[in-house]
Amino acid sequence: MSAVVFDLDGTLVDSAPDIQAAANRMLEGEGLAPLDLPTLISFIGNGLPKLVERVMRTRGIDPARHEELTQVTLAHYSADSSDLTVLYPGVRAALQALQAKGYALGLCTNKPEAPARDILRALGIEDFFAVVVGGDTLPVKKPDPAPLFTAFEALGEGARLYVGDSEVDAATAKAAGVDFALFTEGYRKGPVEQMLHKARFADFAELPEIAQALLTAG
Ligand SMILES: O=C(O)COP(=O)(O)O
Ligand SMILES: [Mg+2]
Repeated sequence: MSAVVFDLDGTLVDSAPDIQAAANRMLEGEGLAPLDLPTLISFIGNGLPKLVERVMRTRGIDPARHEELTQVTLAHYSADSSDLTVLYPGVRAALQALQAKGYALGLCTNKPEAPARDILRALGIEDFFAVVVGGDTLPVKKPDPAPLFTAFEALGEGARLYVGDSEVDAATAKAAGVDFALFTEGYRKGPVEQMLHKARFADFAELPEIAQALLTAG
């Protein structure tokens, strides 16, 4: 069975406003000024602990408090992970079309697994995914290829495609030796030309055909 694995933040869901809210609640607790959305988005991609580290550096907080403030931010985020989070247009229809083509679907995100599952459930797409690998599921995160391997291994033998939005995702696919399709409307940091990808799309309506072409190309 061929398999398609998806990234979450900036790929299936626009989740940055809830991540921003959690980070800003943490900052508010420290008596510090909030961060704007573009700044916060520039911190997404390497998991929540790294995001908190970047927030702390920006606001001059003692790095020795990283562990504590990561837990504080995660608690705020876990309490409210999907209030402001939405699916990108066409995501549900694309997942349905891929499933109808007989592809197994999985998720591989650097977001911690529990809030990732909460978001899938809240947005009603949990049942599409036979496997969910989060940023804390294994001891390593993307761009280490191990989380992506774990997701594909759970989906069985067959052609493989990873779909994501970021430089981290492109690097992970390269390290895993898996074809990569780039969603161009997420949280990437640089121009698409500087990211290794087999195909790219701005509209999820395009994805089923792109996936079929790549998965059957061998
Ligand atoms: O949590 C992050 O930093 C990024 O999450 P993603 O891997 O789903 O894009
Ligand atoms: Mg992403």
